[in-house]
Amino acid sequence: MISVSHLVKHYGSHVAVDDVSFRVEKGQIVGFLGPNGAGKSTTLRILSGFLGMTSGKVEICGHDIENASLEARRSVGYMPEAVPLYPEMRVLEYLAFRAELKGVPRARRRAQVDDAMEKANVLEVATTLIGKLSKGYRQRVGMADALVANPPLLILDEPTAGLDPNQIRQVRELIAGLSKEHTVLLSTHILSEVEQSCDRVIVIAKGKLLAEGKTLDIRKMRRAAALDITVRGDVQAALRVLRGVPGVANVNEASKVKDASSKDEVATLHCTWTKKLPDTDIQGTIEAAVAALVGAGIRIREVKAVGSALEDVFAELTRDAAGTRDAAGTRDAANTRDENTRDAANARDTAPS
Ligand SMILES: Nc1ncnc2c1ncn2[C@@H]1O[C@H](COP(=O)(O)OP(=O)(O)OP(=O)(O)O)[C@@H](O)[C@H]1O
Repeated sequence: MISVSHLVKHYGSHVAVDDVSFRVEKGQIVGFLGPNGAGKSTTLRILSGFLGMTSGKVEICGHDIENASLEARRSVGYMPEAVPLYPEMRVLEYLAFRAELKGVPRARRRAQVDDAMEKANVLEVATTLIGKLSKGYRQRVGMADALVANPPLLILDEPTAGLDPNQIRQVRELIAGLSKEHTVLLSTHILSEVEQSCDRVIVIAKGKLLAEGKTLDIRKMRRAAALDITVRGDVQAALRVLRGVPGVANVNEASKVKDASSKDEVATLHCTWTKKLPDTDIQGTIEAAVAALVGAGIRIREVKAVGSALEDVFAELTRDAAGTRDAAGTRDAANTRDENTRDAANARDTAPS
C-alpha cells in the first residue's frame, strides 16, 4: 500500500529525512512514532503529495508519487496536524466543497459526504458553522475531509494532538473503526498512543528510521525504569531499608507530606535500579523492595512502576543500531529489526513490479 525507499528531504542545508525506507501493507494501522522534529510531518506530507522529496522513491497503492502523482494523491486521505478549515462555512457545505475539489463526481458527492460524516461521527454538527466547533469536533471534521473521497489509505498527522482525554478516546475508537475499510498511517510522539491504536510501529528520530516492527515488540522495550513507593510512618527507616535492597541503586524522596489524620509523614520514595538490570531482575527487585519494607513494619500506600520514557526507548534503539546488544530488551529489538529487514526484503522480492 505504501512503499518508501531511501527517502531523503533537505530543507536548505538541514536534513529533515535521512534515507528512510519502510513499507505499510494493506489493512494495517501503522504508527509513525518520533519526538518533536523527528521528520514525521515532513515524511507524511511527502507521502500525501503535498511536498516534494529531495531523493528517493515513494509508491502509494502502486502509483509513483512523482510520475503518477494524481493517481497517488487520489489514493490518500490526508489529515494535516493543523487542519485547515474555513470557520465561516458549515460542516456539510465545507465537506461538499472538499469532495468537489477532490474530484468526487457530482452524482456521488452527497452520498460520500454523508458517509464521511457518519464515519467521522460529525452528523450532529452537519449544519454548524466550523468556527463554532470545539477542537475535538474540528479534528473530526478534518477526519471526514480525509475520508470524503473514500480513499483506501488514510494518513493522519498527530490526530489526537491538543485533544482532552475524552476526545482522545473518541478519536481512537474512530480510527479503530476506520481500519476495517482503510489502511491507516498515523503519526504521534506519544508511545502509549501507538500502543493503544496501532498494529505496527515505525520509529524515527532526527530524520532516521530507528526501528520498525509489531507494536508488541516495541512495547517489550518499555521496561519499568524506576519505582515510586509511597510509605507512611518512619520515612528515614524506609529509605535505609530500600537502599539495602540488592539491585536498587538510588532512593530519594520525591515528595513528603503530613498525613491529616495520623500526623505521620507520608513520603513517595523514588528508586532507580543499578545499571543494566534485565527485566526479570527488575521484577525480582520490586518484589524484594516491597517484602523488605513490609518486613520492617513500614506501611505501604502505593507502589508504582515508572515506565521508561520514549527517549530511553529511543536511546536503546540507537545503541542497538550501533551494534551494542547488552540488555535483554535491546536484544529483543535487534531481533525484531533483523526479522523486519528480512520481511521487507522478502516483500520487495515478491512484490509485483
Ligand atoms: N519548511 C521548513 N523549513 C525548514 N525546516 C523545516 C521545515 N519544516 C520542518 N523543518 C525542520 O525539519 C525537521 C523535521 O520537522 P517535522 O515537522 O517533519 O518533524 P515532526 O517529527 O513532525 O515534529 P513535530 O512532532 O514537532 O511536528 C525539524 O528540524 C524542523 O525544524
